[in-house]
Amino acid sequence: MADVGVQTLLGKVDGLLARYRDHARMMWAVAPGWSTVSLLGTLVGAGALVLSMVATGQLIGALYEVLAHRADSQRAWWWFAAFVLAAVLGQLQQAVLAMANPRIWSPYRVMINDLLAETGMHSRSLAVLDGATAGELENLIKTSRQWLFRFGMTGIWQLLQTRLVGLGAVLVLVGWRWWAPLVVAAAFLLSSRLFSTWLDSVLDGMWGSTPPIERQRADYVAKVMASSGAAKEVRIFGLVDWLAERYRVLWHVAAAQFWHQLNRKLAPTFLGGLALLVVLGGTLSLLGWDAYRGMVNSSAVITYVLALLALNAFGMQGDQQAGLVQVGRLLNDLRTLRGRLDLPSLTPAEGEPIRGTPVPDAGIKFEGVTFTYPTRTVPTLSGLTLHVPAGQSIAIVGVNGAGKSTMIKLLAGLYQADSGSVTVGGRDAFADPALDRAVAVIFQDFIHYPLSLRDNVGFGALERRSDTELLERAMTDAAGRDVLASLDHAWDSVLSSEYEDGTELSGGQWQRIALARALAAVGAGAQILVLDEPTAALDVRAEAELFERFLSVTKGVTTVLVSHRLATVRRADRIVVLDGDTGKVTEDGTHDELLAQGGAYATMFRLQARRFAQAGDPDEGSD
Ligand SMILES: Nc1ncnc2c1ncn2[C@@H]1O[C@H](COP(=O)(O)OP(=O)(O)OP(=O)(O)O)[C@@H](O)[C@H]1O
Repeated sequence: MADVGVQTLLGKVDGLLARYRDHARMMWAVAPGWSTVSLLGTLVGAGALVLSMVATGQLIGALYEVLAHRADSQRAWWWFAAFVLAAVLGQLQQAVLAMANPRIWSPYRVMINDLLAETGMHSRSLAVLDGATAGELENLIKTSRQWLFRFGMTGIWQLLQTRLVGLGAVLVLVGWRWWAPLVVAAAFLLSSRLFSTWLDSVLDGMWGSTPPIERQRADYVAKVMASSGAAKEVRIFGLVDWLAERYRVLWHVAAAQFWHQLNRKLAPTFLGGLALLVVLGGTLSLLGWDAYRGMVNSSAVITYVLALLALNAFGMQGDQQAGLVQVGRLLNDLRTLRGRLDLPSLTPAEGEPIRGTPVPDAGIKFEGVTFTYPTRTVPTLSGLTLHVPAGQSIAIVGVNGAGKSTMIKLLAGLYQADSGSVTVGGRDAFADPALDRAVAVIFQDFIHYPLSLRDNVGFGALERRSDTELLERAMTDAAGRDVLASLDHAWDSVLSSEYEDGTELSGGQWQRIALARALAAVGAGAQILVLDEPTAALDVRAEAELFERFLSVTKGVTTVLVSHRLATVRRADRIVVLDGDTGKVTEDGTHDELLAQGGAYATMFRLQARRFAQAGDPDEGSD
């Protein structure tokens, strides 16, 4: 039994120390020099404070002796010099820490950011981000941006100094009664421990890995209320009051749970505080009694009182402690998450980035592919087989949810098929990193980066972002020259109205930029171009023209187009129809062949053509 108790205690101590260990390792990894300077400064600072404690008592005692004409002033001068020295050293140490702190927390934050990015992106499969992991990661990112975390990164020095001063105070008090500092320190420690346990549950409740669902929903509602993206709908549908009320309700439910939990755990903290008061009061009374009986002189009484109060160093340390707890929690959660994902605990994984190499034949083969999203039970694709020879342009059509985008994600190596194979030029599309950058895809929900036009287009060819000629060609081929011409700062224009001097673009203009991004990738060597409905915001004629142009500028490139606009896809060399239930190819041929077959494609095409004809667009109505 005793063994089990000792084991549990050791386990707890180890857990507690692990927090500091991780944190210390991290500091030394990112800023070894400044961490050493801070440590030395902290040791000097702690020594200075202990010296100042002793010097204060001795100086007052010596002055008292001088005034009572019982001694000359020499001793008082010595203690005065010691007091001044301690004050100067203390100031110096503050200056050193002020200089070192930003030089530690700044690279520390960068390192945390690297680790978080790697945790989310290390896997070739996006499946990692489909389940609960995405939420955990988002939580960690949020925590790492908080003030408390930033404060905790360097708060350790202040805390260490305080604790060292406490140790100094223990040594000073041993000269009076050896057990007294131990009892008082233990009382402070106990109350501190109870406080940090309570604090842990506060932080867990507020920012833990699984905050109450109402809290998550309240956060989401708050975000919708304040985001410029949602402002249009919120305004038009008059959602403001409803959202505000929803937030109030959700927040109250979440807060009620939270406070209930906190109040329950608050009692031990109060009891700990009470015990501390009794112990400290008793010890001070004993010191008074000893002084009254003449067992300690006046200098010693003052020094001991200061030392007893300095034992507070073992007690709760408010923000510093909270900050450190927060840092420890984040590192611990990050370590656990990375462990689960088979990543090295708190150091970025080694490994050279693998550069994609061109494939001799960029033909695509889906061979009996079955795929189920990790969060679903029913397969989205089951038994899909499709061969696309290099250089062919193919269009994929099918009802909503048939699995067109899923197919593209498999082709781009973002997910791994459950069975069957997806290959590009005979290489595994998921497993072969040499294929990276061989496939350029623009999805329907492509990103509007709130960055410069150069970045927005250049992200298609990262290493050649400064190659203006390449980017201009891509812009021209994407019919985006007028967008470029309309921007005040040309390639340096920031494409977001949320920035001063930034510009917001229309949906159609954004789509041209996304297309230019894909074309920049092709210009830089991508051999397969996939457009997953990125042109839906263009009018039918513009989309058809653009696709036509695409086919001519991407000659020799294997091109895959996903679109619901059949007037556009008819220009492709070949069209395949995916079945809505299984994601299998049900029709395959040229536009004319499929029309002649009279199947689902022919029906859809005639339906759309009739609608266009009714709308007075004879061009689109003709087949
Ligand atoms: N990340 C995901 N996790 C779980 N299910 C998903 C995910 N992405 C898509 N699905 C589901 O997979 C099915 C196929 O989706 P997919 O986006 O591939 O269809 P699509 O043919 O491109 O549809 P649309 O024409 O509407 O764009 C849908 O039922 C969709 O809900």
